[in-house]
Amino acid sequence: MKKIIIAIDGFSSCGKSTMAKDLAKEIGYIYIDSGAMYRAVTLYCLENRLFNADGSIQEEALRQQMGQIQISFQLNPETQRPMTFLNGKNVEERIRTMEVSSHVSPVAALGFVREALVRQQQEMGKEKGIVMDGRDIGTAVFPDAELKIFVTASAQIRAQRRYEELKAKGQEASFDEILHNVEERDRIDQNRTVSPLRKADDAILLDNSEMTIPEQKEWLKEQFEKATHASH
Ligand SMILES: Nc1ncnc2c1ncn2[C@@H]1O[C@H](COP(=O)(O)OP(=O)(O)OP(=O)(O)O)[C@@H](O)[C@H]1O
Ligand SMILES: Nc1ccn([C@@H]2O[C@H](COP(=O)(O)O)[C@@H](O)[C@H]2O)c(=O)n1
Repeated sequence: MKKIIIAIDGFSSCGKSTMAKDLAKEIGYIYIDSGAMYRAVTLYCLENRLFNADGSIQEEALRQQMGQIQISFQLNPETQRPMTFLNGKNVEERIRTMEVSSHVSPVAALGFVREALVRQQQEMGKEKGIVMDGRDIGTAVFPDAELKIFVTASAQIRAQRRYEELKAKGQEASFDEILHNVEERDRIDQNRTVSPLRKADDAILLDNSEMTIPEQKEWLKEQFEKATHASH
């Protein structure tokens, strides 16, 4: 069967990567978490002191160093989940911290950062057979994707899900801090000049506030089957 491109966009922490990963595994597609790439660049900035004391970014220094930032993915052989590597180091855990979450959206608003990462994402999808999740996949990275989904859920529900995830991992977390971070990232992502977060006109909207993980997985599989039938 001819392979397609599946673009899953939406608000932060709404379950995009959970559903994208599950579907990719089931249908034998590559899964790419584009947010992990923006997080890896942010971690690089934190580790290389490219944030000023007031939280602003040393843009010129980052622009010059972009060529030195190599991001790649490898499957964890035990979990079969993708792990993110930054310049050869496994940073999967570190890019998920609140410190990275609270610095990532301003980094992702920089045009030269987006240009570099979008180029790599398009290269990853050139053979199709890919599920990619993010904020601009259906609008900017793959505007011709055969299947586009836009996911949302209430901010309270999204923060609660993230809070429970961090608690289960044994990480210190405050519900209010997570809620603030989710809302703040949505605000910056929707209002930036370059590729702001928005639903593509031809994307299917999914509000999964009242859905379980198995229900949304089933729903996405149905959309995939419809899209693959339609493209033959
Ligand atoms: N329908 C659901 N019901 C309950 N919990 C869910 C549901 N979907 C996902 N989750 C949980 O919500 C949390 C956030 O999910 P996930 O990481 O997939 O979101 P995301 O949209 O990819 O987030 P981000 O934008 O930060 O990358 C995870 O702990 C996940 O297990
Ligand atoms: N295509 C994308 C993906 C992500 N971002 C930015 O990165 C942040 C982290 O992404 P998560 O999916 O891990 O939450 C996100 O808040 C965006 O600022 C992006 O701009 N474009």
